[in-house]
Amino acid sequence: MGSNLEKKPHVVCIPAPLQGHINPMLKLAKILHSKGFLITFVNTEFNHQRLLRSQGLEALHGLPSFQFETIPDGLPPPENTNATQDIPSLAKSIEETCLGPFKSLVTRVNASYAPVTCIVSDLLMGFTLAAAEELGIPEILLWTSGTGSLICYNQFTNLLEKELMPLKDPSYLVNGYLDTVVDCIPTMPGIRLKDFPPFIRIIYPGDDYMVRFLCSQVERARRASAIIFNTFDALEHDVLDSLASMYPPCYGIGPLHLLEKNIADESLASFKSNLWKEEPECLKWLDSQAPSSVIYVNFGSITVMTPQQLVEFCWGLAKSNYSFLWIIRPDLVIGDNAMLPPEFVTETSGRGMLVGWCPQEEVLNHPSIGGFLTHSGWNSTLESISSGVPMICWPFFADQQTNCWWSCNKWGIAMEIDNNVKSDEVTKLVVELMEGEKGREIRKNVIDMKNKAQEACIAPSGSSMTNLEKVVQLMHTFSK
Ligand SMILES: O=c1ccn([C@@H]2O[C@H](COP(=O)(O)OP(=O)(O)O[C@H]3O[C@H](CO)[C@@H](O)[C@H](O)[C@H]3O)[C@@H](O)[C@H]2O)c(=O)[nH]1
Repeated sequence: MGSNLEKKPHVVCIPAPLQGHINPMLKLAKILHSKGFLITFVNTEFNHQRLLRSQGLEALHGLPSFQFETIPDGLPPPENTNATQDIPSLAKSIEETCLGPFKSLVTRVNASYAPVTCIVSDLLMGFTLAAAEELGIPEILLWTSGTGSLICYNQFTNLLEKELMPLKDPSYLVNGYLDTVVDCIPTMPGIRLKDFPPFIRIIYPGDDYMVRFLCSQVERARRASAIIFNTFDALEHDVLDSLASMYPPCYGIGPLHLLEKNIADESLASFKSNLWKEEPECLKWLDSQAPSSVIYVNFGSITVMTPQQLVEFCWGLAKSNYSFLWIIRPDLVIGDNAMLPPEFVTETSGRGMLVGWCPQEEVLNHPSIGGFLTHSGWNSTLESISSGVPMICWPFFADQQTNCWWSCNKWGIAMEIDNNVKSDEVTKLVVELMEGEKGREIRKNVIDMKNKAQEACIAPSGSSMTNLEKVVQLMHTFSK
């Protein structure tokens, strides 16, 4: 390597090996690169291969100042190589097998590329803290969700100690018990048990692996030098303040996809992170639609549904009479490939566009999009806010219930669909969102929020820009 590069501080970035985690970490890595850091970006071998298939060689060939590396995830090769891996198995395997390969990798790039001055790791990859401590390298964590969900994970032990969980038997899932308001959660008065990440709805002993995994991750996070959040102060400053008393310094430097747009250097533009091949023709179809007339439906990279739920969504959309763009991932429906009712396809032909994966940021920014039916993944929530698009939420798992609660109850930018989805309710909410009084109110709120997100990312004084500078300064102190 040229001596100029060797003098630069060198950051190793490692996301959790999931779409919704790789996206924000890659954006953060590009932003740090634009601030003068050398980057080593670490994917799992499995995702590296998927990226090569979906994006081509260009996406990962790297630059002298930005290189891609891999470690194994420890799992046997799956049957379906184009689908999200089973989350509990992945979490367990990472926890049990990745420390050794990660330490060897950092040691190798430290010697062969440039001295590593900082590790930036996903908070869910807590094993990296042990590597950082052993190698004497400071570590900063990235939390890829909203601050509220971190508070909720942090309160899991409290819920168990108060004996609000585990559930006494499966009937507690449906007998109204989950509507119990939990009044001891900082900054979240009124939150109900059903708004917590559902991992905590333990019924049988032995169901608690994810709870133990998450409790240990949030506990270990205290050992980091700082925590970066993909959020902005105007959205979540109260929770960020409350986290500051429990954790190392917390910085909201989002939305990262807006900050990424400030990067002038085009050389990183070909580095992409979509694990599925995008179908950009849907943008052309959107061009042919009237402004704010289309419902966009996308449940992210992990949500799955039953064939019956698929049918309820189909008829709900059909009966609304609105045009829709629906992204149906090949692995969205449990069991065989998604089978759409042929009558639904006939009934909606000309006003329904179905594709397998899309360039979501561009879709949400398209003027024809009038609303977003989402699973409330954090990236989707932030991308929708940044485009001023109001939402209907059908949360599936993890932080999504909490994100949905914030969107509907605190920010007033969304409406929730019952988990036991019925087509009539889908129709009612779509019509309300597109033309009703409540729809107008949440559209106004989300546009206000969009303006605040943009202000946060304006240089030099937007809150996220200021926080980014603080993180960059902190990282520079590591290399002295
Ligand atoms: O057709 C698609 C679908 C998705 N995306 C992108 O993929 C990401 C999806 O992320 P997210 O909306 O957060 O959903 P998940 O893929 O489900 O993300 C996981 O990771 C998130 C961040 O921690 C969590 O909030 C979610 O609950 C968790 O499921 C976003 O950036 C989207 O723009 C596309 O580009 N095209």
